[in-house]
Amino acid sequence: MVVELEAIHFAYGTEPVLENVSLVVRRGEFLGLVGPNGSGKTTLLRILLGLQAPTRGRVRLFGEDIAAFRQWWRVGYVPQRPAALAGGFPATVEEVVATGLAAGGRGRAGSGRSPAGPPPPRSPREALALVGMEHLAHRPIGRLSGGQQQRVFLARALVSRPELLVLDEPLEGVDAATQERFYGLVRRLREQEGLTAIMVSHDIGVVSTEVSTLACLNRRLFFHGAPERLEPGAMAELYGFPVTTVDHRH
Ligand SMILES: Nc1ncnc2c1ncn2[C@@H]1O[C@H](COP(=O)(O)OP(=O)(O)OP(=O)(O)O)[C@@H](O)[C@H]1O
Repeated sequence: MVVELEAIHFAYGTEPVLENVSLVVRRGEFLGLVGPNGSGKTTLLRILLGLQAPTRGRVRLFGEDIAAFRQWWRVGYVPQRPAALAGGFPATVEEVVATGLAAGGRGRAGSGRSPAGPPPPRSPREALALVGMEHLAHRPIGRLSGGQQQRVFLARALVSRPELLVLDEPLEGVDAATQERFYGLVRRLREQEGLTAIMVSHDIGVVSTEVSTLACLNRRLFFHGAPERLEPGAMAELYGFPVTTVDHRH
């Protein structure tokens, strides 16, 4: 089991944000996390990454309690709108991607204790090639478009060869061809490396054709299962208006 969330509750002050959310993600799974604005999606990702502690409940990563987990190289994270942080930043694309290696090093320090150490990392160039951005390696990150910056941050998350990729709306403002390329890359990494991916998205139609599992959140978990098992009425209940999910490929 890659991720295990057990009866997670979370509140900011007295405002409940997550109520009794239990969810498991298995190796090789591609989980799409959907729900209206403010439904707790980012909070749930932050809790499963140990960036925020739940008020109640239990989180395990790769079978280990999150408090004891140290192999952070196994996890790649692309936060929501990372591009907003890049404006005017003088580092080049390649330098930004290389900082993903430093993030992996966080886990590397403790990994000596574990029998299975980290695999050799990808070079920043290799990671950039995966997202089709190697030709811009020397460009200052602040001089890229928003969509291009998103792709650079995806490359940054891929350098440590993560086994779990956690993506918070990685396709916001990204054109259709690049979205197709992104889904192709995730498909390939799942097939070749057994990658597990969790992705927050607002594009329910597209996401339900691509993911293996869908989780619909609005403070509580309304649905969790294969996208084709989702009844159209369930989404209307979640969002308060009719939502169409298009032809399912799986
Ligand atoms: N730092 C914070 N302090 C107080 N309340 C917060 C904070 N961050 C988020 N919230 C509140 O927690 C709730 C859940 O926020 P969260 O960002 O998890 O939602 P989301 O589903 O990711 O939303 P979106 O789709 O808009 O990105 C919202 O009501 C939000 O206003």
